[in-house]
Amino acid sequence: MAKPIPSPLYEKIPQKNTLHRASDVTIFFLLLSLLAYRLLSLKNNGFTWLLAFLCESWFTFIWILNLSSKWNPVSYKTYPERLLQCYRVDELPPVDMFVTAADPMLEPPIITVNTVLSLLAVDYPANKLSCYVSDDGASPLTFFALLEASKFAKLWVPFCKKYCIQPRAPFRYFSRELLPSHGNSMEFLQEYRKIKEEYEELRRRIEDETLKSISNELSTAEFVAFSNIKRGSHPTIIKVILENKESRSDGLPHLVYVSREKHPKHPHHYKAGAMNVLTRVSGAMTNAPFMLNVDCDMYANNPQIFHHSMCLLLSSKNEQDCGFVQTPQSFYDGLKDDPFGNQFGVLYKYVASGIAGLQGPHYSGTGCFHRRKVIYGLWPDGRMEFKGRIGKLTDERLEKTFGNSKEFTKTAARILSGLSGVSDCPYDLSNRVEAAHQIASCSYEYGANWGTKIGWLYGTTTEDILTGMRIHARGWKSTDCRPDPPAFLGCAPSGGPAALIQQKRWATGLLEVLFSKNSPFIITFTAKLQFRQCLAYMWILSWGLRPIPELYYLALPAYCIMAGSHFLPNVQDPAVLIPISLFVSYNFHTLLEYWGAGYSIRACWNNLRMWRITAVTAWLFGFLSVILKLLGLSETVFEVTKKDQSTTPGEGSDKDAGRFTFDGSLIFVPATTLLLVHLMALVTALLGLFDHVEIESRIGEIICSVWVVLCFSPFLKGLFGKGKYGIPKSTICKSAALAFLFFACTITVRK
Ligand SMILES: O=c1ccn([C@@H]2O[C@H](COP(=O)(O)OP(=O)(O)O[C@H]3O[C@H](CO)[C@@H](O)[C@H](O)[C@H]3O)[C@@H](O)[C@H]2O)c(=O)[nH]1
Ligand SMILES: [Mn+2]
Repeated sequence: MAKPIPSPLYEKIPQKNTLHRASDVTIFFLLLSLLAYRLLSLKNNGFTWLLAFLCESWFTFIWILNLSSKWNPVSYKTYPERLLQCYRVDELPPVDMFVTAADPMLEPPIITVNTVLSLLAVDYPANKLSCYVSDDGASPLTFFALLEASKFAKLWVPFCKKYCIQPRAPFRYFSRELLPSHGNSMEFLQEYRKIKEEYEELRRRIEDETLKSISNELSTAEFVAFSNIKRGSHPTIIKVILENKESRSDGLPHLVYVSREKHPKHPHHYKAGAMNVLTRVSGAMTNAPFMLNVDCDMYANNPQIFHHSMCLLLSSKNEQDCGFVQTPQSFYDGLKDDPFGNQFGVLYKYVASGIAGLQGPHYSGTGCFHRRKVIYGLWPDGRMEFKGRIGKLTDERLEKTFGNSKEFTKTAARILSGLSGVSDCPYDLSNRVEAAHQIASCSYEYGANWGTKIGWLYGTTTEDILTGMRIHARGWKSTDCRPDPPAFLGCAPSGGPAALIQQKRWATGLLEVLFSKNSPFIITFTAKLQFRQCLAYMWILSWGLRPIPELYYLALPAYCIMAGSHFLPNVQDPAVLIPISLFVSYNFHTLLEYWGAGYSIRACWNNLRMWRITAVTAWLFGFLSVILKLLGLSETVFEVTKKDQSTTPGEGSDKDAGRFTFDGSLIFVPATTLLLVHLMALVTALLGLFDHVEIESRIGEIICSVWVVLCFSPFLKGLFGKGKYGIPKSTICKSAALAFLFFACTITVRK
């Protein structure tokens, strides 16, 4: 038994934020004043006034969500050194680790290999860990890479532990200058050089010789399963790559490769489907009570992360306070000044810390420790998501819920009744492969509750948000864990197309949740989602709706200039001070936030600008794809984000790395059109075409229009850029046609 806990394993520390609250509230009141002013003067003004009022009402609504989410920030401090005073090493609970990979072209196997190696080498007893890699690409390349990596792991893991090195993803470790630590003893240096060479050899084998060696190896016994298969149609492949047969704590964790069965007639539900298969396969094989899941590019950067999260999972007096532990998504090799606005440092510092003070952080799909029983649908009070309570689960009920594998339902029953592990320990993993095959088949879930009530939930491309929200809806809380150094680091998409495709998928998935029966407002009434947590979910789900008001509002200044109308008070009217102070204080507030999070002014500007660009490109397309889905015209798909392979030092510092890139996708059309419309408006204003009023009377609109052009400056550069840095001619033609149409319509209105 664990010893009594002498001092707490973690502390929850409220953070002071008086200044931020004051500035948030000031902006809120300015927004209200603006709305009041618009309402009072609605009669004397036309349609543009009403449109501005509607958009600003929406922005105020978003501000309320933002305000509520950020109001009570907390942080958690964990004390891993105390954990080992309370638990003997052999008392620490087992953890099953999941890595998902889908496409060896977009996700180079060397990246997955590094993630796996970093997990195998964490500071935690190896006999308590099992690593399961799901390969939705059914690629012999990925399997080959893992096989090679397992050989290298036999050198790498002992080396990491002997010299306490970090980070434990070799590509990161070897890309650093060798620090003069460990006294740089001869012994260390010799080992260092040898292992570095071995890693280089591994990388070469995986990157260069892959195709050649694979085709030779396909005939060997290990690879037979991969010959003549198609990616979207193949039987299950499960291979135990490493097995810690003697259950040695200083050995290597189990490593299992899983490629679930695919058939064109069976929906596979993308990542959520893969996670459910991993959950079942690991249930049948090792059945750890805790599960960690990471994306294939998210390596464990802090080898102590398991200790940190156990401080939270094991010590909560009340388990309900910690249904899962989420670490922030952070990224390696972040480009200088965050040109694509996707490092999210500021969101984590303010919004996520605030949500941590409510019911707890959203589940963000990676870097998260789950309790297996929570994933199996347990409520904190012992009820189940399906009819029944634990203790009264009949075999028939279990089969209806978890599917008809006796081996699996037995292990699920153990987990639900608080026992852990598989019953007949020590066990032989290879013996369990047969049962695992059955539960990884594509027809296994028919008639069971996977994806609807238990496991990772289906019906959205942001399965993380939906799954986490259903957990909160059962009354569980979640905890935020931010050790130093950061727990996991991944790779943020760079370039225009990859960054926007990711955002499009998010917007799509978030709207799918918003428009489903799991909409947060519904489950606040029908289940235990707390009201302010519901607002925090609305804050993120609203991303998908934002393009509509944003697009109108961004187009308004240009429309007003061309149509000779107004959406801002006249400069002589004292009320003009309201929008001016709003504009100034909002930008100043944002600047303070970025500055407080350690970002530069340039990064702040890049983010402000990228939010506008994302809204009218990616989010707009996300919105459209959900409309098409609701009309029954098309299905939404999970498009995998391309991961850059900067596995050799220095690649990230390319001077063009931060430049916006384009391709022929339609996603670039709306933003290009918007830019052209503004350029036209500014030209008409400057030349005084069709206009007999002085320029001063619409100076507000002109300034706004210039601001929009500045926000879309990557597109302005793109008009003249070459190659991938230029907007393709066809996109420019389509946009120009739309811009002229807009122009023609405005002119007609004017007449
Ligand atoms: O059919 C699929 C598609 C994707 N994946 C995996 O899902 C993960 C996330 O995919 P990625 O393309 O990297 O998407 P991101 O936008 O970077 O992912 C973020 O957003 C997703 C939801 O949209 C979450 O699932 C992720 O955890 C979160 O990091 C990767 O490991 C993929 O290999 C699969 O296993 N099967
Ligand atoms: Mn990713």
